[in-house]
Amino acid sequence: MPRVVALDCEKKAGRGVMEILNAVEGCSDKRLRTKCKQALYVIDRTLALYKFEEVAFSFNGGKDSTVLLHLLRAACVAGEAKRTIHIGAEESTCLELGKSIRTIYFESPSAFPEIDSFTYETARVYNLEMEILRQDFKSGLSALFKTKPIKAVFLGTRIGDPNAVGQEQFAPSSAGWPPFMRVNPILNWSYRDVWEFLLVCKVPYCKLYDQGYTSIGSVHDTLPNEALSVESHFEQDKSAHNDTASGVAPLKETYRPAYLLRDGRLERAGRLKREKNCKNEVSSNGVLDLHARTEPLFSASVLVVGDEILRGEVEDQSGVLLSKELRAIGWSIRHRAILANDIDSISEEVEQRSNNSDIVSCTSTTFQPCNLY
Ligand SMILES: Cc1cc2nc3c(=O)[nH]c(=O)nc-3n(C[C@H](O)[C@H](O)[C@H](O)COP(=O)(O)O)c2cc1C
Ligand SMILES: Nc1ncnc2c1ncn2[C@@H]1O[C@H](COP(=O)(O)OP(=O)(O)OP(=O)(O)O)[C@@H](O)[C@H]1O
Repeated sequence: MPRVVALDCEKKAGRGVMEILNAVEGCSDKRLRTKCKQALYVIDRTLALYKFEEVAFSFNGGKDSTVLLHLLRAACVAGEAKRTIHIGAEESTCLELGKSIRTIYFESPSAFPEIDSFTYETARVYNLEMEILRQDFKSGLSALFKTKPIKAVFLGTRIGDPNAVGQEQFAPSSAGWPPFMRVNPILNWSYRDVWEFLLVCKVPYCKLYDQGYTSIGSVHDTLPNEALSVESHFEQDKSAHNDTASGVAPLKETYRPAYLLRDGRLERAGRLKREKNCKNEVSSNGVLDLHARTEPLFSASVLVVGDEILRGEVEDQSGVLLSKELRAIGWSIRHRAILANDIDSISEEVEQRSNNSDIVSCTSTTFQPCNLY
């Protein structure tokens, strides 16, 4: 007879899974309901494809991985992904993922203390079995896979993330990385979907998001998002400051919460370009990657619009020339492409490339001059 594993700590502090499922089911946003359903389906498929001990969840306390944590919990309890595991000689039905799923956290000295404490507190509340890794991602995973039978890792990657380019919901790890399946259940979620979920479900999230941070990297490359800035005046102490007595109060910059960001395309506006601000050999979790190589300081994407180039009637000379010139002054060329003269696909390409390039150059055989983004 299966035994249900219940979580005392959830009753004490965390948001119950059924409450979350009911909140989503009862919300008026059909789009959110659909997104949740699709994500739960991906989780369900994964848990059907892999043994329970072969999956892991990469959790870093960020908003995307917080969404994923609750979806993973919900997937199990909803009964769509019930797995049988063995506890001693007894067979139990794992109704609470947090009880047994292996959770990976890459701890880093350059993480925000608020992120670090939120991650640990969440692990405590939901009873996550958390593996703490203190190396860069690649080395940490290689070491972990030597001792644990992990074959698939759930990530909170979304389509707007620079590292999501080319990924599907199931994406084998990149060449040069240890072999495993990256599973991205919320790949097609927008910034708005993420906040809708967190607010509708009333689940706790890291407090930095209430201070204007919209995407959180390390302390070295992340600032509050200027799009959420509100200038407010300091309380004046007229006796102490002569200039404030003249009526000019110093300005203090404060920020509205992340969920008020209207344009999701600005999500990463507070993330400074890593190449400019940090040494290249430091990976994004702030830990030294001994195998990293030095890269150019700036990067460009070179796009050329021209139906006649696509048809093979003329050659792309301007794109080739610009790439050569940029490389001559030490820039790297991230991407070069010839595009059809169609406004929607051009804007989509420019938006996508601007996520991971310092400039996107878009020239055309029919319009001048060169536009930089
Ligand atoms: C569990 C895990 C697996 C990853 N696998 C890959 C990979 O296969 N290929 C890759 O280029 N980067 C991989 N990364 C790195 C991520 O793509 C990305 O650089 C990282 O999540 C930081 O994202 P951020 O710049 O948005 O903070 C992985 C990261 C983690 C935590
Ligand atoms: N230090 C880390 N430890 C474990 N997993 C990580 C770490 N950094 C990134 N990840 C994984 O990569 C995913 C994508 O990271 P990303 O920074 O884009 O999202 P997030 O941290 O959840 O939210 P935000 O964009 O607001 O920072 C995370 O959701 C998580 O699954």
